[in-house]
Amino acid sequence: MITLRDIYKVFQTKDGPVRAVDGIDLRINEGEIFGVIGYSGAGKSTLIRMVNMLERPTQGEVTVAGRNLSQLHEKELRKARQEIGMIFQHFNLLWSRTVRENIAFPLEIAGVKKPERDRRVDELIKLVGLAGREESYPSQLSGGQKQRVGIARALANNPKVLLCDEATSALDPKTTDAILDLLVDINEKLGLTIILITHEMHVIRKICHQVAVMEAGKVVEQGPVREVFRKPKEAMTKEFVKQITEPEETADAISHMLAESPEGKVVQLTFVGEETERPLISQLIRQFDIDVNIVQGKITKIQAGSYGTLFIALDGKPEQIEAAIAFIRSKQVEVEVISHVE
Ligand SMILES: Nc1ncnc2c1ncn2[C@@H]1O[C@H](COP(=O)(O)OP(=O)(O)OP(=O)(O)O)[C@@H](O)[C@H]1O
Repeated sequence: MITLRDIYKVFQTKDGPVRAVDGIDLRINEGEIFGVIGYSGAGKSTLIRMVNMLERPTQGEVTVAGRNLSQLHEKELRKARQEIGMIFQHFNLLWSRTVRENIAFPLEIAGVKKPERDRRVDELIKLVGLAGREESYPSQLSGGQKQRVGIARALANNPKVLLCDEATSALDPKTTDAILDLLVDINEKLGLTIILITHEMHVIRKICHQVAVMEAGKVVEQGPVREVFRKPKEAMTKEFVKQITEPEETADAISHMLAESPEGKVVQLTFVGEETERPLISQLIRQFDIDVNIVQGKITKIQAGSYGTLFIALDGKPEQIEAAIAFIRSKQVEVEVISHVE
């Protein structure tokens, strides 16, 4: 559906060239929710803005629905962009227009006649859950409602792709969840392909099928969310996964355990899907002559099922501990022995 091939973007600044995107290849399948995560300055905005050519790549090709956008002239590009909707962190609404008029705006530009425009706007208002607020102005809406207007406006011309540029970063956690639910809903109802950029792993966890991790203009790791959560390879990815698995108190509790029992071991177990439902710990205690202390545990929902992490401290004879760890590994659970806390 979308391919980015060998994409570079170099900005010339008075301090010299800035390589915002430094050689990226990505393939995004139709109907997928594809997340790009990275810290500020990683190049995420620049990357997503190249998908609709708001930013032209210095080098490389962008293909959307079989059309190579890098070769199009302004006029053809304007037409191609109707297939790609976009929403923004700060909504970018027209403040002097009502909700209805904001949503109708892209339809006016596309030359859609008034009766058809009205019908379409009614449909969109229903889809995003804004019934009753049609005549309000953006200043009279909450952040979540403003983003609903942004989403309705982005969908007005029936795009195949929706780009979300930090679309929930200005919202509180509850409103963020409601907007993410809406994105999943339209992804499923309309078969829309969604690319989103974010610095919050929670957003990736909740709705994405695939994730790419960006650092200094490059994609350092990518794959299905489930796999990346199960086995993050790069340090940057591990840091992001930690955002949702490990509250700060865990580090203290682990340090304490390590200090208390130098012979024992603290291990982090990672479960995905059905594995989260098996009674692993009770089997462990029954089969091995060890003590098991639970330090911290959490099960969360991801797009593709459940994902759980559990920190446990094992105490006993070294050979019993080793055997217990081998037993856990044989159950398809990821095991990491923690020897120090960062
Ligand atoms: N128009 C521009 N001119 C010069 N440099 C730019 C321009 N746009 C972005 N950059 C630089 O490119 C790099 C990547 O920026 P970008 O905004 O894509 O990152 P980001 O991951 O989206 O971060 P943020 O979330 O803070 O926007 C940064 O070093 C930034 O300063």
